[in-house]
Amino acid sequence: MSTTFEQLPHDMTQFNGKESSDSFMIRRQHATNDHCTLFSFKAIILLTAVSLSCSKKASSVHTSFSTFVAPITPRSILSAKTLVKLCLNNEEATEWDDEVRSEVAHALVPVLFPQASSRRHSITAETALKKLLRAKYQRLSSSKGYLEKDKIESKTMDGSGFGSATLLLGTSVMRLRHWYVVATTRHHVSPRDKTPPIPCPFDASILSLLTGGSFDVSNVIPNESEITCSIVNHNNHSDNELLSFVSAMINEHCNYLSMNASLPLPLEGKFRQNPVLKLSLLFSMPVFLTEALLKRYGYSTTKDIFVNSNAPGPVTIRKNSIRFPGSDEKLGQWLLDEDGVHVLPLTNSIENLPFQQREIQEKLAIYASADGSNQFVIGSGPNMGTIIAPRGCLQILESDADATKKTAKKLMKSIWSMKGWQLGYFEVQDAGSQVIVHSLEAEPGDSILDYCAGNGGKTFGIASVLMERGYSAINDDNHAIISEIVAHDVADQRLRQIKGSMSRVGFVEQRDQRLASKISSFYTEQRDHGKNCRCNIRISTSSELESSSSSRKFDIVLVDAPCSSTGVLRRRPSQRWSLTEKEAFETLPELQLNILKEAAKFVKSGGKLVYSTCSLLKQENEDIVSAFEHSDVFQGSFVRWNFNSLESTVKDNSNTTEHHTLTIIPTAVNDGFFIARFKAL
Ligand SMILES: C[S@@+](CC[C@H](N)C(=O)[O-])C[C@H]1O[C@@H](n2cnc3c(N)ncnc32)[C@H](O)[C@@H]1O
Repeated sequence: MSTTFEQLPHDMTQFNGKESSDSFMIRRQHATNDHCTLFSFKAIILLTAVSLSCSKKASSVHTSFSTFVAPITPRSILSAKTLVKLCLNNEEATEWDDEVRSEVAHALVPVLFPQASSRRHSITAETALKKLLRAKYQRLSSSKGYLEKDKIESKTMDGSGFGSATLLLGTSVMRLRHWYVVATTRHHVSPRDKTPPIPCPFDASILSLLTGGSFDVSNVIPNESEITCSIVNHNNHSDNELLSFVSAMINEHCNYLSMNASLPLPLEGKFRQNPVLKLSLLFSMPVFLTEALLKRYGYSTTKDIFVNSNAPGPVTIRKNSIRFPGSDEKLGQWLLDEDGVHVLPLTNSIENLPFQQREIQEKLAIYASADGSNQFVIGSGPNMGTIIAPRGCLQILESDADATKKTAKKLMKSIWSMKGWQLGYFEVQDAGSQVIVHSLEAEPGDSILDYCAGNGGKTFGIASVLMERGYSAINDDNHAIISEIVAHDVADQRLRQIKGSMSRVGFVEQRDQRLASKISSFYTEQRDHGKNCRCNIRISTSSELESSSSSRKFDIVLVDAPCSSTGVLRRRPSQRWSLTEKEAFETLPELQLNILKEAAKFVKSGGKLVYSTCSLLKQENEDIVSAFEHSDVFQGSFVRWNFNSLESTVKDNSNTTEHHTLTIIPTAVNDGFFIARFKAL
């Protein structure tokens, strides 16, 4: 008997339930695969036991279970709470009531460390777990680092960040896969058992520990230096130590899953034939998401997307020409000299393309800026691609064989402590996000509304492009070029963040009595020989923008809409499980269409409107574009604005039909995004 597709819940929150089977008679009749060990057997006992003990229905078996469990002190219960909090996804751990936590503690000690039962009170759950892990993963746990929560994007540059990113990816991401291992293993263990698989109440980190023995990871143990792990907001050394081990283990799983996507699971028959289930289980993705992406991209590209979504992403930076007017190469040299960090301009190659079509190079098109000088996207089809080399885009090398000891030491530092960042020479920004900035094709002197400015990632990118090109655009008839950007967002907190970055990025506050007191206005300028190139940024709340809407129109409006983040899942590990079907297919699309229609009224005649997301879902991308194009706002007022396509590599012209939308697929070098462009009549 095995788990069927129908038994796999669409709503993955069910996996956190506390259901259980009626029996916990476990006999290991035959192994699920050659890699099963005693460790996994213990894990299964524990999981079953805890599932049972967490269930109200479990009272009948609880007596026999209790005989197996050593009494524990309040101190160890408390410790177990800490353990659970640390090891489990926070949201879930907080939902657990005390009873469940103490059951976990009860279960952990004797099952994982049976000798403890003869030395009552002498060992806590943490100690048991630590000892177990130490024995198994000692080699991997030697170094540690620290990570601030929510900064995965920027932290993956260094050893600690890489390990931590993987830890977070692992803990949040692999839930479905681990559940499946446990469930199917249990079924193979007890084939005559008629009960459904046990939805396991543990999060992946515990499951990783517990199912570790199910995998043969001996060939995929990463370098010790990559396993430097850290704990978020936790100063207790021993807890850090514990999570180092957890991280090491999860790291193995992640590397294994992302780099070596073969199937060590007992996927048979129905499973193997069902692509939705197969990809969902293999890559631990919600079923509704897998279904939607398969429909849009097909099997091969969806699989590539998932491989990249499960591995830590690269650390990409954007040169800030306001603070660093030199070339990309000069910035690279400066960062090497001053920060000891190797960066290289981003260059992607056809070999890296995540498409089935990668073999058929003649079908590739290159999308570029109007003058062809800045080539940024290479596509396998008319409107789908990945990034090649936008100007100003550099990537920090993760491992550098030539690094001196000094460099290696500096690499362990946080990106925020780099001199280059503190001086505002660069910003951390994914290549795809940079392409969105370039796709506006902003000209010095333009007025631009960044309607969903967030914390200013694109606002500052636009300013950098305008200032880089502005000074050289000044001619004899024109001694001053002034560009203006209005950064708007509904979230005041985000706007405050933009304000906080202004000075580092190179802007000074403008004190102008004529401006309303609440409006924050900043400027940067370059003056030379009577010429003046200037860029103003005004920060505007909704009410301020609304009050000027009748008179104020812009050359360009960017709508970088709130979305499901399905193109950047590796940067937000918990996103795949917190995103609901309703949100992805109803709530967000409705919001996105409303925002786009609302923002469109700020485009001046002849101006441009660009819609972008970091989603890969058709419902948030092409469907929004289509709904917008059928709306009254579009009809008679806007037309599509196609991307410029260079045809240098294209032999089959039929495939390069110009398009006004572009989907950027996540790869090893960039995240996933969508862009649509319109022009006002
Ligand atoms: C994808 S984020 C923007 C990221 C930002 N452009 C950047 O590059 O860093 C989407 C933003 O839209 C904002 N938002 C949500 N609803 C909005 C609305 N109705 N109008 C304007 N902004 C909105 C959110 O507060 C959020 O900051």
